[in-house]
Amino acid sequence: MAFLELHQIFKSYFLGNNEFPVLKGIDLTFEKGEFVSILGESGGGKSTLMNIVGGLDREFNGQVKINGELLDHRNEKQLDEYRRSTIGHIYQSYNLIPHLTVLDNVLVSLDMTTLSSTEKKQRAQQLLSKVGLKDQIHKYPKYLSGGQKQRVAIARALASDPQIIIADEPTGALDSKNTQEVLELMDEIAKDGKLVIAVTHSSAVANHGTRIVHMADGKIDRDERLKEAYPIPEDPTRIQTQKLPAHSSYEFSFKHLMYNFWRNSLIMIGVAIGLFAVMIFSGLGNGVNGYIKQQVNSVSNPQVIQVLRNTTGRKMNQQELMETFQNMAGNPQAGLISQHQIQRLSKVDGVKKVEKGFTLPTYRLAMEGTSKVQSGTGLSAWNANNKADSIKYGHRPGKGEMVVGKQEASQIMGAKNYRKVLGKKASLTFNWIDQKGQPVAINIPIKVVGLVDSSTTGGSSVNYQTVYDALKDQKADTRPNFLAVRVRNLNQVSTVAQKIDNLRDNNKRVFGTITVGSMLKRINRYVKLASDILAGVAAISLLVSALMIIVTMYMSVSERTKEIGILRALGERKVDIRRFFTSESILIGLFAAVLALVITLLVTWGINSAFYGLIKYNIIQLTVDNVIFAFVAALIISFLAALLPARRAAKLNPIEALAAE
Ligand SMILES: Nc1ncnc2c1ncn2[C@@H]1O[C@H](COP(=O)(O)OP(=O)(O)OP(=O)(O)O)[C@@H](O)[C@H]1O
Repeated sequence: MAFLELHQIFKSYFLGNNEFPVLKGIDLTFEKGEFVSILGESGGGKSTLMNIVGGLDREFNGQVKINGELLDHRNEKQLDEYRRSTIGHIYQSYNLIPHLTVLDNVLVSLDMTTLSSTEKKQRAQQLLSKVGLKDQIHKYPKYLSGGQKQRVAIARALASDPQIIIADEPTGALDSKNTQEVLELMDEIAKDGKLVIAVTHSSAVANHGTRIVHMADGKIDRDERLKEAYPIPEDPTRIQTQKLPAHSSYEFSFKHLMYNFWRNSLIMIGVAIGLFAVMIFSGLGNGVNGYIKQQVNSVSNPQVIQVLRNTTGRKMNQQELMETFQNMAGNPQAGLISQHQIQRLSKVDGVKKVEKGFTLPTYRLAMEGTSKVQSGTGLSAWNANNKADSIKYGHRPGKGEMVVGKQEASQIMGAKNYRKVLGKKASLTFNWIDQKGQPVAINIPIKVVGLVDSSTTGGSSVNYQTVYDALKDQKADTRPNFLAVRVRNLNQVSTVAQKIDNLRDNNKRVFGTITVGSMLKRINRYVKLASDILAGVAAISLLVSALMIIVTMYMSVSERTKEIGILRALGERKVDIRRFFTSESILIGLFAAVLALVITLLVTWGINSAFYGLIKYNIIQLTVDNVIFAFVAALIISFLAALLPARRAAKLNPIEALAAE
């Protein structure tokens, strides 16, 4: 039984329906220790035969047997395994992988063995020393001469200790000195007990071997033994091969990524910009929401519900209520609240205290000692909802006192002297109604005791009791038109507000409520809308990034077609090839995400420090969720973007891929 047997090998190529037979029944047997040269006219089918022997071609008729065992050439997995463990290839054009060093080129084959990583490295170094390249192991192939490249290729072909070495015109591109050296190396391989099959046109090569097989018209027409096959030495322990481990794929992709660092870094920057936009906009959205909440909470008490008369009887939305509140300045009587209604309200579960209040209509403030008269709207009684910290200068209004907004103070005293309004006396006048609904002018002597930062509050406030007493003295209706309801527990606020909203008289709702929460909800809806739109813009840029990755990966597949062929010939599976591309893309996504995070942190720091002085708040608030989202998005996008190109790479026919320029 011969080591390698070919029985009745037939192979045709088809162009449309036309059949072109190339191999017309080849029968050959080979033994270990032989150095066989295949000669024949150009186009005679030598390479076609070698592709069959080398496990690259699955479309033929006939049998290939190794050690008497039939090779199932329809079974892709078995062929992958056969190429990995049994075949080593040497090509005319060397076919080294350009982005790997000499050492790594040899290690690519060793990656599919069960040796430890130190053993792999040792073996690669040993083989490279044997072919005389000890000092070149860290060079890239482009810096080697033709002869040196071919010697690296020989070292790689021997790396996983295959029993058959197929050499297709191994000296075709070499000068006579290098040809001689390569032939001697091949001779040694045969002496080591391997089967060397060399396709050649050169009689020098052919005469160097132990046997010449000549092909003509798709058949063997001469089989000449020049000398005895070399004796097979005691078989040393064979190296075991295995499928390429996943981590080797990742390392390989990483090396390719680094080799093309500048090109890849441009893509990374592109993707990073998209991710940066996503993160910074989300952070800004959080910050603006937080800032508004802080601002609203600093002037309004979140545990207080503002209650107004529901003038429509039906459920009023927040917008309508705010409008009612603002209209109250023109017609305060419309919203007067009776004692009976207040009592009903006090009985609502969770209500701790009901404080009466007034929102005054248009008023006039005549400053004592000057002819200055200030008109305004929206003056209300100081109540539980007002926070003491909103007063920037002075104190909250006691009896006969009021606080004014900074803006109003500037109008009265001039922008530079607004603080001088403190301590000034004035006469406050406005129109109200009496018990019979007739208009009555109210006049209250008042002293300004505080200044409120009006950019963050409704503005001026007056002491409740003072207004009440004045209304009573001047025989006006003393019913309040506004209530501040303090709730027992902060977390009950919205339930209590709902209950108040639901109080009815003759099936008509009596009250409308405004809470800090509901106000914030409304504002935050707009902020969210704005930040969603920005995030949408960012998502578009991410989409562009994904397209960029797809295009680059497709280009990469075209550029690396030959490399894919080389790797398949070494025994790598389709899944390994696919993994190279997806993992490279994922690495790009991951690096882009890290880069985006660094940029985002820097920009966040810059913007926050720039604005902190102004608003005393970090306006960009990046959360861990935002960062996780960006990373997950980067990984998913880069993985999806690589899927199609990776699939295409994996599907390439290894023979055609090897033939690519
Ligand atoms: N994929 C293919 N499709 C169609 N025809 C092909 C294909 N590959 C090879 N052929 C044809 O098959 C024949 C044998 O080609 P092959 O490359 O095996 O010859 P060869 O003996 O190795 O030639 P050379 O010595 O010039 O390398 C040629 O006529 C070639 O044109």
